[in-house]
Amino acid sequence: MAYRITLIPGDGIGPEVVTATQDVVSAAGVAVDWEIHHAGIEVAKLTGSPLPLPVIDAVRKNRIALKGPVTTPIGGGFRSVNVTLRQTLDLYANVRPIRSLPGVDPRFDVDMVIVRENTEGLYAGLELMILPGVAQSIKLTTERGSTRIAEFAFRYAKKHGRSKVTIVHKANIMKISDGLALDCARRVAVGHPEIQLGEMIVDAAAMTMVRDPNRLGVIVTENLYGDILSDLGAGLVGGLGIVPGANIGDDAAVFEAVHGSAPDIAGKGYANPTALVQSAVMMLRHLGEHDAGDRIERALTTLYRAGQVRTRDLGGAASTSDFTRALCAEIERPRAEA
Ligand SMILES: NC(=O)c1ccc[n+]([C@@H]2O[C@H](COP(=O)([O-])OP(=O)(O)OC[C@H]3O[C@@H](n4cnc5c(N)ncnc54)[C@H](O)[C@@H]3O)[C@@H](O)[C@H]2O)c1
Ligand SMILES: CC(C)[C@H](C(=O)O)[C@@H](O)C(=O)O
Repeated sequence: MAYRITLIPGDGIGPEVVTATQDVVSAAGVAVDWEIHHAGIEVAKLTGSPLPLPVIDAVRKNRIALKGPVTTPIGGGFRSVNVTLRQTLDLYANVRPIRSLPGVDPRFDVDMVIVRENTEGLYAGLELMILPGVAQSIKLTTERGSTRIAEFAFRYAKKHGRSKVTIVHKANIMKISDGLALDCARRVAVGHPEIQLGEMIVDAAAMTMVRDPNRLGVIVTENLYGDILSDLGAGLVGGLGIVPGANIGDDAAVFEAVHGSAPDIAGKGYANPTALVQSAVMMLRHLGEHDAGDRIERALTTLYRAGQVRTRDLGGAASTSDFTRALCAEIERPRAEA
């Protein structure tokens, strides 16, 4: 029976990498009935909302979605579709594995994970101009939010055979808000004595990610630090075309790449679909489709190791569709040869 999965193509390069990813999932032999819903600026022009209720309802109903990036206006305009979706559906854990692919940027050999709190912090949307010329953003940190994200990170580490969790914070300066998050994470750590515990201030964590990333294991951190560190991580492993992500809650999960809509290359046909393909691998494993996930991952590794088919972000000349065709052929090869 086919899985029913909500598909949000997004905008910019979104539809390009989404189509590629659908092809890859199909090449891996997983039947999906994609329920397509649109969100973003074009939808706002038509309906008055960039994230109409039927989109949220569809994710709630199917409990699983694959999402392309959605452009967020800067300094004004509508509230981010991404943040609204994460908060409305309480997708509190944003999981971003940062892993090197063979032959891509040999300066680093990275295998670490960022678990980012996805609903609170400075993303709470509590901003105001308190006086002309004086703006205030409130960082919201709760005991509940800090405890559940730490619990998620420790359980994730155990489930994925990772031996260390590092709590990343700035409790030397934000003594109350980050102090609360740190206390909660320390309390959670006591219940997981088999996992080694690390603590690091966020600026030092940024430096450590560049010098010795694997030392950090699984980072657990608040929303904005996780946002910034995951792009830093992408920089270590070849760029935003590579790194996948999952937004996970108790009732639904939305899988999307770390990257945005990349307006500078949108419509040109050479976006790298690897990040969304790897997000789909996370999605397939979430669904229990481990064989299909493993086959896609093995094919990606083979393709990258061979090094002949690379998109432009990685110095190659392959278009999105060249890359996707080669990846699908590699996924299907073992079956054809068997
Ligand atoms: N999850 C999301 O929907 C999401 C995530 C991040 C940013 N955004 C939004 O996307 C818009 C553009 O943001 P930005 O330009 O800061 O970041 P971006 O990630 O879109 O692009 C940054 C750089 O990385 C490159 N890049 C990104 N993805 C790539 C890919 N798959 N293949 C090849 N190159 C790739 C782009 O060409 C660009 O040079 C903004 O409106 C931002 O809010 C959305
Ligand atoms: C687009 C934006 C709202 C988003 C964020 O800040 O969380 C993005 O940077 C991300 O990391 O998914």
